[in-house]
Amino acid sequence: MDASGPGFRWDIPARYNVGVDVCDRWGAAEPERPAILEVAADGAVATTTFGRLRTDSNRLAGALAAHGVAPGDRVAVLLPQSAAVMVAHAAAYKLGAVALPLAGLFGPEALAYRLADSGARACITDAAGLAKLDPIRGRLPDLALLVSVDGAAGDALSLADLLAGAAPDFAARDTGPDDPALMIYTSGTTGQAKGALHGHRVLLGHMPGFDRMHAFPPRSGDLMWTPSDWAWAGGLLNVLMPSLRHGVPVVARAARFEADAAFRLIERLRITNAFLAPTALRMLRTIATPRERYDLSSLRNVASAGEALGADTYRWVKDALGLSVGEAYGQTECNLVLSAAPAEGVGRAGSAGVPVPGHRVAILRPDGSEAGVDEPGEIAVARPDPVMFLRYWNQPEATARKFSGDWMLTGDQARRDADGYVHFVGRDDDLITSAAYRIGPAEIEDCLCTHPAVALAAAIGKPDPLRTEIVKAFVVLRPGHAPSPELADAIQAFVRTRLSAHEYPREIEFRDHLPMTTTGKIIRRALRDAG
Ligand SMILES: CC(=O)SCCNC(=O)CCNC(=O)[C@H](O)C(C)(C)COP(=O)(O)OP(=O)(O)OC[C@H]1O[C@@H](n2cnc3c(N)ncnc32)[C@H](O)[C@@H]1OP(=O)(O)O
Repeated sequence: MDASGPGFRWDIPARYNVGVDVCDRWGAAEPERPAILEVAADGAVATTTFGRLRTDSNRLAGALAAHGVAPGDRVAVLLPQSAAVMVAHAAAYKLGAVALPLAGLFGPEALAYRLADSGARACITDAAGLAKLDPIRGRLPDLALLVSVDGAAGDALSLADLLAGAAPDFAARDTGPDDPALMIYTSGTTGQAKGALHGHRVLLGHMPGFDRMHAFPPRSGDLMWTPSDWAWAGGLLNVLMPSLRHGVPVVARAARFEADAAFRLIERLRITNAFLAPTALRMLRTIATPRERYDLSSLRNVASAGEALGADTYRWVKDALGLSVGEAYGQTECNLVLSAAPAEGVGRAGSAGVPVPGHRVAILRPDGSEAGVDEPGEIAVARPDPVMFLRYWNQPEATARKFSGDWMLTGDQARRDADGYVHFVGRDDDLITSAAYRIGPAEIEDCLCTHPAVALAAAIGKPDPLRTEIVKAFVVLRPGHAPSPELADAIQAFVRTRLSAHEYPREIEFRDHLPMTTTGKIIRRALRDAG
């Protein structure tokens, strides 16, 4: 499927800095233009303008440089949705450093692994982040600089003080489109999460898919929102940065997702465009006739990605909200390569869409040939592609395994119908998809096995009507420990607080032993089948 289409041509400049592109064009042309609308817990809204994003990111870039952060260094960003996230990212990009977004749901173990593996030199965070970093600092010898949005604490410097003491101008590094800019950790079927390293061009590679799924070009009064953490590719690259590049403001809200609050937010702020993962849309469905209860007339488009939406929810959005979902597909390594285009009437219930112009996507058989109509195969994307990652951080073999010739293999199984629409079939490996999060079982199993009562553990995805799958763990206890609901709760809490609130096993089954291969590997497939 070559969707480059007649007349499509990528326009990737020879020199390009994504931080300058996102903040400075509008920051110079229309400094008072609203960029980020931050909604506090009490509902108050604080607006950050493009002019402020531009000067604050300049100030922070200068301050980071003065504290020894150099081009190529990794700068972690551990913050809830807020203007500071974009300031931190843009500062890193302008400096020629690599921004490393970290999700707020991560516990100390997940953070320790990612910060150590990346050798992050600085972390911009808040008081909650500092509390998680405190017990793991000893394992992070490279982490020399902490900056907190909540003021100085311990050896962490105050972001406000740094900004106040730095110049509003900064000569951004003259980067090329392939120079590293951003690294997002993503889980695989084996081992720990891998850092997918992207060049500055990654944002330009997103633009065609973004425009299609959100029914852009923008209109006057557009306002964008997603509940997805901006630390994920979905929040950062499907929403935040492309919206700002278009000069469209984005709502920042850190509160937990809940249907009534979500509808009230749309009504109050007159949100026009939302990116809602399929699980979020299924949670909204708990309110059957929302247009009778809320004024949702501002909402002109809903986009969705990260897991299969399903025909039922697609139809519910059509009936209940009067909109066709702009469904899309991509991976952190190569995002937004398939999408629907609601504005053009391109979309089909239960399909992730068609290839986005500029990306060559195929459904491949195991022998590498292209599958026929309705024949399942693996989704693959041809390189070069501006949206494609550069490599996995420090993992040349894993990078090599991700490709077969010029095809980047996704591991996702799908079929293409006679009209070219791609329908997701699933995965044939152990990767878990839960609430649009891609979850590797190994990280969970490693964490489970550090619990004093656990001898052996296996994690699988169990089909779930709301979250696509939930994490289920099978646990063999050490001698002296007996299965009980209390122990199951304690083990769940252990993973939730240490590893991550989105990766903990929502179900635990105690077993006397687990199915193993002769070489001692757990056969997760057998556990999945037994479910
Ligand atoms: C290529 C791509 O990247 S595309 C898409 C990428 N993926 C995403 O963007 C992920 C999208 N998913 C989500 O944003 C969420 O899962 C939602 C909105 C669908 C549903 O949210 P929730 O059900 O509240 O929680 P979520 O699954 O994120 O988090 C797990 C736990 O963290 C906790 N939690 C979540 N948000 C918060 C918060 N803001 N504050 C405190 N705790 C929180 C919850 O307690 C939840 O645990 P529980 O259900 O046992 O109580």
